[in-house]
Amino acid sequence: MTARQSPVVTINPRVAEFTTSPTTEEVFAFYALPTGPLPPDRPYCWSNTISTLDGVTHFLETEKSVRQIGLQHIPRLSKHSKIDVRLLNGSWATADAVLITGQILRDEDDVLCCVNFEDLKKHRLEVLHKPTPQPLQIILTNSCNFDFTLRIFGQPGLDVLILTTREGHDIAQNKIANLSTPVTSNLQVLACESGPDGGVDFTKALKLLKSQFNITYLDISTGGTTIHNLIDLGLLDECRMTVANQLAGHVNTSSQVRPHAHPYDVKGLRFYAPETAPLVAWKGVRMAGEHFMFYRGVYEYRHLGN
Ligand SMILES: NC(=O)c1ccc[n+]([C@@H]2O[C@H](COP(=O)([O-])OP(=O)(O)OC[C@H]3O[C@@H](n4cnc5c(N)ncnc54)[C@H](O)[C@@H]3O)[C@@H](O)[C@H]2O)c1
Ligand SMILES: Nc1nc(=O)c(N)c(NC[C@H](O)[C@H](O)[C@H](O)COP(=O)(O)O)[nH]1
Repeated sequence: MTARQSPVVTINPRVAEFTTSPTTEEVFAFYALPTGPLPPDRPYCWSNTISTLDGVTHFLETEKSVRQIGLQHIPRLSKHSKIDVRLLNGSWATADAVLITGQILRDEDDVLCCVNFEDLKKHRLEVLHKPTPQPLQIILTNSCNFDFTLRIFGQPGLDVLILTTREGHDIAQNKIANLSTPVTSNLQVLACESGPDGGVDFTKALKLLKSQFNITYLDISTGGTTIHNLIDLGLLDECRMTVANQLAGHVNTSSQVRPHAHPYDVKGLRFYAPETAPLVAWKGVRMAGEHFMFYRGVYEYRHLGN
């Protein structure tokens, strides 16, 4: 029996530095879509994370966004934090959908995963031939415990999908029916089967996203919990990681544990043996100034028994 061929990621050049804002060509050279056969029954999935050098993904202080992780509050580094934002938009421009979570809506109240650069949007529509100017915004949630007046729900023309369990679907419908300010984004709620932990069954949900919503490329802009759940199931193809060189520490000023790109204290996550630990092969690296590194790698799974 021959092994199934995998998608191939080739970045040209493999190693480089951005000394000025990356051109359209430089952005899409770094985020070139894979060639070769894609997974037949689910989207091709990459994670998209910015973290401190010590892996923290949100300070959880007063600011309800991750802009301080991206060093956006430090004027002398603004040139390089703008490169981070441009690359982030470039990654979203190549995606059919972007997945975030209910937890993100609770911790980043103005989150919106939309492409805000005209050249990147043009490339999305005219070169990649995507049917919509913006990727579908998918919110993964159990409880639907967030405010339906948040920015993401007030964007006329933007497609938003709540991906939830049957129970979550009923909660969402009930909340939507009782809103005093109606949602103006194009909102749908999809009820999926639950997995053993009671949450959305990822394998089935990804199949639905491909078959019913035509999602070929999915950007997973979630926190580490969801990313590692997907790794455990072997469903994540790529790791896209921006490291902004600062050290945050494990907890915030109220001793609350900060979210981490690689959480080790989340119930249900797997531990690996040296023989089966997933590997990541870096396919491309970029630097911007002395504080930003951008990595793109592919997962090599060894725990799936194939
Ligand atoms: N820096 C970054 O790049 C970045 C990216 C994303 C999130 N964040 C931050 O990270 C934090 C969130 O990270 P995290 O690791 O706690 O979690 P996460 O983003 O993976 O979200 C966990 C939540 O997702 C939902 N969820 C997960 N699996 C589910 C399933 N199977 N079915 C239904 N719902 C499910 C639930 O609401 C759960 O509470 C937030 O503070 C956010 O602002 C940072
Ligand atoms: N800076 C940054 N680099 C990343 O690699 C990444 N994944 C995020 N993710 C955070 C979050 O998704 C975005 O910061 C907001 O969605 C942007 O929203 P604004 O354009 O600022 O309104 N942020």
